[in-house]
Amino acid sequence: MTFNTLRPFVSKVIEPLAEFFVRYEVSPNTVSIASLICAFFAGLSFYYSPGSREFVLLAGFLVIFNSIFDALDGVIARKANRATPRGDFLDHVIDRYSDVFIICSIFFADYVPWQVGVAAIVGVQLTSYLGTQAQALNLGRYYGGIMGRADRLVVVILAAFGNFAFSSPIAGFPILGWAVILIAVTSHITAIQRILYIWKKLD
Ligand SMILES: O=P(O)(O)OC[C@H](O)CO
Repeated sequence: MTFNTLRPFVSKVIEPLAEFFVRYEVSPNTVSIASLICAFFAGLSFYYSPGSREFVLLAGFLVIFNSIFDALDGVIARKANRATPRGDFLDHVIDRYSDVFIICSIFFADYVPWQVGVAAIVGVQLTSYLGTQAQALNLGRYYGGIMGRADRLVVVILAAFGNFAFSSPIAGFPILGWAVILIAVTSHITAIQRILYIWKKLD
């Protein structure tokens, strides 16, 4: 169910945007930092959203911008011939902090018990760690599994808009709480899928 299959469609939107940034000589690192700023403010918006419903909508849009900038930085770097190991490293570090801002703010805001939130953020970080661990073992960067970063961003965006439209709990939790529960379960499944992939490849 990975949203990576949507990449060809996404690149149709990203390519012209990237051309625009390249034309104005915006550096890929600036775009990476813009994605981090969006994630930080998305986190703040989620955190304050229980007191003011509009914040959840704002958070949803900020996560969309985080995703767009995250998709753009690599494309800009390639198009402008500015791809560097440092830029790639910065991109991954920023993605990890962005995940922390977005996921932690939702459970800090009590959409779901903190224990579930901790399970989710651990699963998310483990998933990404195993992707880079595959690379460290010379197997290439691995993005497989049912809940990679693109998937969880789509889940969070849909849940933010769903929660804005319908904020009452459903079977004990608001929609955003259910999103974190879903991510908690599926990110650990993804981590196991990646462990098995690496294990088999090392045979
Ligand atoms: O390994 P994932 O699926 O968490 O994705 C990682 C990002 O796309 C790159 O930092």
